[in-house]
Amino acid sequence: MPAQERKAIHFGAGNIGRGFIGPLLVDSGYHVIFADVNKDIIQKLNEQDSYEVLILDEESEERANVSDVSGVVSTSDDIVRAFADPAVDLVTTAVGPTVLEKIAVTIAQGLHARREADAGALNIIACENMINQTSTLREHVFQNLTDEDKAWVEEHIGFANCSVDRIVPPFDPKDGSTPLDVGVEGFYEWVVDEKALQRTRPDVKLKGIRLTTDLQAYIERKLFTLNCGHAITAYLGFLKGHSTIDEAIRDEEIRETVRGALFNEGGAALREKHNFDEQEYAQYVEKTIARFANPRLKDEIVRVGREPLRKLAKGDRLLGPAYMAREYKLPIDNLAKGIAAAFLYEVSDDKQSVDLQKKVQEQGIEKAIAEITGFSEGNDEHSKILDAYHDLQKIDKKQRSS
Ligand SMILES: NC(=O)c1ccc[n+]([C@@H]2O[C@H](COP(=O)([O-])OP(=O)(O)OC[C@H]3O[C@@H](n4cnc5c(N)ncnc54)[C@H](O)[C@@H]3O)[C@@H](O)[C@H]2O)c1
Ligand SMILES: O=P(O)(O)OC[C@@H](O)[C@@H](O)[C@H](O)[C@H](O)CO
Repeated sequence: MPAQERKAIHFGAGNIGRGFIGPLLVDSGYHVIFADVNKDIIQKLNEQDSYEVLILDEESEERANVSDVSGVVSTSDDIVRAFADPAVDLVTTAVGPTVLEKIAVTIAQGLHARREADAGALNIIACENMINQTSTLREHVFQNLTDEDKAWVEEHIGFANCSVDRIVPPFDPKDGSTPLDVGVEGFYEWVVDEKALQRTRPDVKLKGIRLTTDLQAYIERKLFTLNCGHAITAYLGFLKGHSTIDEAIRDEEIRETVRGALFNEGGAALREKHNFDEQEYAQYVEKTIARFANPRLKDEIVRVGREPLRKLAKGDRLLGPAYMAREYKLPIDNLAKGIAAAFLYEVSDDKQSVDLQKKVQEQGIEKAIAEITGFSEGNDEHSKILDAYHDLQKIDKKQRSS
């Protein structure tokens, strides 16, 4: 490794880490240190010189070799030492929103070590599917810092929110592949809040990154369109017995529900709020649906539907657009169907699905909808979701008995 090389620490050597953020950082001249709890992945990252990223677009045989990476176990002292290295000037994460609280403890220890070593400023960007994910991480980090560390971190560390978009499904290694190889779609978009970076290192110029002063528009467009449509496809697809997203989106009924939710409901609200051009937004929706239909991704419904309680949180991909649509007095019928389908998502090895089903059983569906969505029993939005739930229950029963 050249002595002057810039280094980045990336938490989470999973799909998006190895398939998106890691390769972009390497392309931009960074040596990437992956930090993960999974010791096998870390061992392989240190044993192998490189791994491959395969572009899974129709008619694409493209593949990229990713080298100049290494790994540390995120629970070992190595990660704290890495933070104290002045060559490290960027920390990114892709571990899942629910894990941010855990890695915040390690990041706080790392920042303390960095302050003691006088190793200078750095930026932190959490690349999780969530609005204000890096601000959330910052709050958790601050809960683990002393007052002196807090003052130093305020001055030296930039915490920038972002929007991150590339579909990276779990990869099924074929002959000749290694467990580190990963398959991704060609499309990607990474948009970062420029204002939050300026305080520390203005030189975050990465290939493939877009800096913006209007992140809210990008993140809401992405989460309330792509992730909203993805979730509805997964939950309705699950009920109709599909196992992959491309299969589910080819089902006309599901596709039209998704298109209606995205274009006429949440999307119409987004256009009102952010002044998006109607034609450009329509193209964005169609491109999104075409991305779901990519048969080479074979993205599993259980990956996209994972953690339904997180996806049903207020401000997330389902209720976020529903509330926004109501604010602009727009319909929510298709969104209500997607939300209702989430309440029927029953996957035994998904803890949040099990907890959700338990809540529905214990409280009854009426109360569960009211508590989770915040729409009171008897009001219009609540009734729409409840009616859709009862309609979908019939499909579900039919599908199960067939
Ligand atoms: N896969 C996608 O299409 C995609 C696209 C955009 C954004 N995202 C977001 O990226 C994040 C990661 O998603 P993914 O699909 O890569 O998941 P993944 O499960 O493939 O990867 C997560 C990685 O985090 C590691 N991890 C878990 N707990 C950890 C801890 N305490 N410390 C360090 N590492 C830990 C896991 O071992 C795993 O390697 C999520 O927030 C997701 O919403 C995913
Ligand atoms: O990662 P989640 O669980 O928040 O959402 C599942 C998918 O919708 C998501 O991972 C998409 O593939 C991704 O957001 C595409 O950019």
